[in-house]
Amino acid sequence: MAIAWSEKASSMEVLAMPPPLSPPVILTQDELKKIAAYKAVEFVESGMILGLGTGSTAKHAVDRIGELLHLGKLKNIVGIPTSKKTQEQALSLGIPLSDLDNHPIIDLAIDGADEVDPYLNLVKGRGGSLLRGKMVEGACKKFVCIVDESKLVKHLGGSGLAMPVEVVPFCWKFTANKLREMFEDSGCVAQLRNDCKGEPFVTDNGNYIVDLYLKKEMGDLRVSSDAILRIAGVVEHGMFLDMATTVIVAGELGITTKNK
Ligand SMILES: O=C(CO)[C@H](O)[C@H](O)COP(=O)(O)O
Repeated sequence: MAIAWSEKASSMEVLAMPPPLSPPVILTQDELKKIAAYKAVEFVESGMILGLGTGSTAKHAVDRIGELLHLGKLKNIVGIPTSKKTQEQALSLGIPLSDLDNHPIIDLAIDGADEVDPYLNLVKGRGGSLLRGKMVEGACKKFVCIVDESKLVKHLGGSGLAMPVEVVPFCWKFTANKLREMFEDSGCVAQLRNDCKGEPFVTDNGNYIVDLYLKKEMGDLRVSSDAILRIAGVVEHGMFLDMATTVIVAGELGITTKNK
């Protein structure tokens, strides 16, 4: 049920409670993603340097930014894309683009997530993009994460789905084994991600992804994060700890905003 994970809210607000409709309108997951995305774009102001996220939720935000630019309601935006796919989308919409080398400080990033815990920690990267997102969102003054309510979990890994780790292709089995051994007590399975042809999935950075499946909580997230990053062969992992400044959740009951 909607928005039940508020126990750690420092500030929380139900922003848009749709009026009761008869008969009730059931929104699809994609419609909820779009609602969250449009709400986030309300934070965008002319002249901002913007981190542009990746995935089906962030895509709606990028579309909306493009639309507002064309309508003249936003001006002088510079986008910093978090993937090649988003770069292509933004270019097709005429959004001016740059990169972190030229804009090391970003005003605002808008991006989706695969999981959100009550402390606003995230899992990202199930769509295959995590390293660039972590670099861009790490350089932001404000990071607004946009999700539908299915992404809310009590603890990271709680959905039972993958915890992605980007690794160098060189001896990836060695790295995957180290990862599996590290989380052996949590019943960890470490699996190389394949593409639709059954070949190893290759990230925008030329790396592979090892997906970790955990049967139990991984314990202290900071400790786990540091330990993963110490394994030679690991490039980055999909835990975004303490990075989101706001999470916008669209659910059956409306939109909820949670701030750090
Ligand atoms: O991390 C990501 C890309 O790798 C996405 O933000 C995450 O997978 C959420 O995707 P979606 O909005 O399609 O549910």
